[in-house]
Amino acid sequence: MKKLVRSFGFAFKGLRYTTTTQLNFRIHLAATVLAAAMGFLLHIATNEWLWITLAIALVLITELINTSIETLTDLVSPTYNTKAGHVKDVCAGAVVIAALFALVTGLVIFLPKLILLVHHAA
Ligand SMILES: Nc1ncnc2c1ncn2[C@@H]1O[C@H](COP(=O)(O)OP(=O)(O)OP(=O)(O)O)[C@@H](O)[C@H]1O
Repeated sequence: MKKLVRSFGFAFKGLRYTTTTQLNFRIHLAATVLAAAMGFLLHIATNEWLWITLAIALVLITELINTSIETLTDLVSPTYNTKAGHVKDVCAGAVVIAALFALVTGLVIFLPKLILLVHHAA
C-alpha cells in the first residue's frame, strides 16, 4: 500500500514538472477546463462525454510522453544531432494528431449545439 502511494507521488511529481515547464501542457489544461465547462453548459449526452474525455486524455497523454522523450533526448544528445531532431519531431507529430482529433471531436459535438443556441437567441 505504501509503495502504491509512493508511485502516485512520483506520478504527480511528473504531472507537476510538465505543468510548470511546458506552456503547451498548460494550454491543453485550459482547453480541458473550457471543454468541460461547455459540456456542462450545453448538457451534452453520456456518449458525447465519453468522446470528449477520450480526446482530452489522448492530448494530455501524448503531451506527457512528448515531454518525457524530449527530456530524455536532451539528456542523451545535448548537442545537435539529426536523429535527435527526428525523435523530437516525431513526438511533436503525435501531439498534433491527438490535438486534431480533439479539435474535430469538439467541433462535431459542440458546433451544432452552439449554432442551435445562436438560432434560438436570434
Ligand atoms: N539535439 C537536437 N538535435 C537536432 N535537432 C534538435 C535538437 N533539439 C531540438 N531539435 C530540433 O528543434 C525542435 C524543437 O526542439 P525543442 O527541444 O526546443 O522542442 P520544443 O517542442 O520547442 O520543446 P518545448 O516544449 O520544451 O518548448 C525539435 O523538434 C527538433 O526539430
